[in-house]
Amino acid sequence: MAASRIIAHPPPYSHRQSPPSDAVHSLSFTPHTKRYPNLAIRARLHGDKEKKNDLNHKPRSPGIPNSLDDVVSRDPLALPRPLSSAQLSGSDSDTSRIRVAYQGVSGAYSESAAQKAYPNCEAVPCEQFDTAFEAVERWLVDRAVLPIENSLGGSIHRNYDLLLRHSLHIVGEVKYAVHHCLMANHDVKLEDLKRVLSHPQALAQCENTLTKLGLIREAVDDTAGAAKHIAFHKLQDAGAVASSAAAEIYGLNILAEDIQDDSDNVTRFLMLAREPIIPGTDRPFKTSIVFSLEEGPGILFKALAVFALRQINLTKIESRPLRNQPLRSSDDNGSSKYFDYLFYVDFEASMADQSAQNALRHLKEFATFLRVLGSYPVDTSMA
Ligand SMILES: O=C(O)C(=O)C[C@]1(C(=O)O)C=C[C@@H](O)C=C1
Repeated sequence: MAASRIIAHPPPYSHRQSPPSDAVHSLSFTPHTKRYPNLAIRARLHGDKEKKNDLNHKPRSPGIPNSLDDVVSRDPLALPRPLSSAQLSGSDSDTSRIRVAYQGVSGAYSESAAQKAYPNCEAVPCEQFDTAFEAVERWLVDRAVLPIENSLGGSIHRNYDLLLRHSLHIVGEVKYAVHHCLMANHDVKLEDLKRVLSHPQALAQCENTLTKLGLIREAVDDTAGAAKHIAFHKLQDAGAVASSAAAEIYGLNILAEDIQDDSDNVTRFLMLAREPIIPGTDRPFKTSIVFSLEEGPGILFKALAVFALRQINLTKIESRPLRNQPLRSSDDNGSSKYFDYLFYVDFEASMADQSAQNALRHLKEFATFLRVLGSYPVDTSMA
């Protein structure tokens, strides 16, 4: 029988709740207009009085100014800069507002999703998805809100891989309706455009419109970053696919609205934390797991049957290559090759339900690896 390895939820409120003494648990944004004349606000890790002044200023959210005048003559650099891996150090002690990491720059859909998930939070921009994971793990922020799938573009594979590589827990989900705009600098017309910049997911979601317009697609890290780039470099032949909020922040003109292939374009984001939440039964819950299986006929069928037998509905299944086990030969003469896979499954039950516990106990009997990524309330806001 296959060896079974289970990584269960650590108990809620474990010793890990207190930050280690050398840990950093916040990140803030401080005006530095004197030292950096071009950078009115600059992301920086610190623990001093400047922070208080900054908070008293009460911006709408970091990077989103109170008024357009605050955008320092629409200088796109006058906004918080995303946290990079190299900046993951420093110290600060203010925990008055929940800090939520997202990938991208101000005006990204992920920032809006973070605000929807945690109203009044301090949304903290991060350059990459990995940085957001690391920022939570290293107590720089309290949570991360990251996209996992889109109704038109499909899964965001990178985040599936990172969920396994990191030890964070899924504590919630939030669905966000994405309305894409095509935008450019003010003197640029639709017929002047030769290329369009955006996040690959956003470009994929607008495939039909962009094909009709005959525009060359250029992939960048996030939608708002594309808008910022176009504004900063005053590009005359390029547009960006981004949110109307990004157009406003970076002073761009909207040439076309709602350009996604389907008006119902929803991205599902995961809310991630260092500790799991206690699963409940008082409202609809969902559980996300990842497992791997031995090779063999009908083995995936058998794995999925543990849920079907107990009337547990699956809402998502995703397979990803098991990277540390490269391509190998399936038989002695090496005539055929196969890959090992990880299976990510979301099912509609709480880990507090006996049937969910039984299903996982059953799966554990033959899975070579099983980890519960989180058991969390279903976002029914867009059901
Ligand atoms: O680029 C952004 O604005 C993001 O928030 C990222 C992202 C994604 O990764 O899917 C989020 C929502 C949209 O589906 C398009 C892009």
